[in-house]
Amino acid sequence: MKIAVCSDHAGFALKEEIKALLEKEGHELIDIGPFNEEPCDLSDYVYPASLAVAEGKADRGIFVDGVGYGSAMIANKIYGIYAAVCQDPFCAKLARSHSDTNVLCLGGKIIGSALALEIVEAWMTTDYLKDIEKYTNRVDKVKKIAEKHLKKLDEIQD
Ligand SMILES: O=P(O)(O)OC[C@H]1O[C@@H](O)[C@H](O)[C@@H]1O
Repeated sequence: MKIAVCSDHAGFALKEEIKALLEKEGHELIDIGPFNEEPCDLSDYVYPASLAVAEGKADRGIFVDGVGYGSAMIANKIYGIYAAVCQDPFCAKLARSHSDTNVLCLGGKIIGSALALEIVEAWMTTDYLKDIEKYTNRVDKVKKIAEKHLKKLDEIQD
């Protein structure tokens, strides 16, 4: 798969470890940055990384900040992005199988890298249960909210 990755300074070290895992597994990475641990603002990276996923340049995204919520908060403002913060592999599996998320957000300050890599593995290898109606109904309801409240990418001028 093509995976867009990004972080801020607080997630940089974990992003590098996740990149190594994904590359070893043969995934193609689009690293939006940053490329060092200088203090920075998360939105400068999560926004373009989210666009890469929303525009189909990447199949999915994995975004890392200090605790994860910051990335999810920004990413979920973009039409077509369904981002979840996961702190354990069980949550990561459900974020895929029940909710068809296309962005995984992690907190480099709150989980160790071994656990983070397990979470990434679980999220990357779990399929959406697209034949189970209760899940598709729930996901469709979320999509309807996005249709109503978020601007589609081709409606945005600037
Ligand atoms: O290092 P500073 O800038 O204080 O905090 C950065 C982190 O704190 C939280 O808001 C976010 O998780 C962000 O990554």
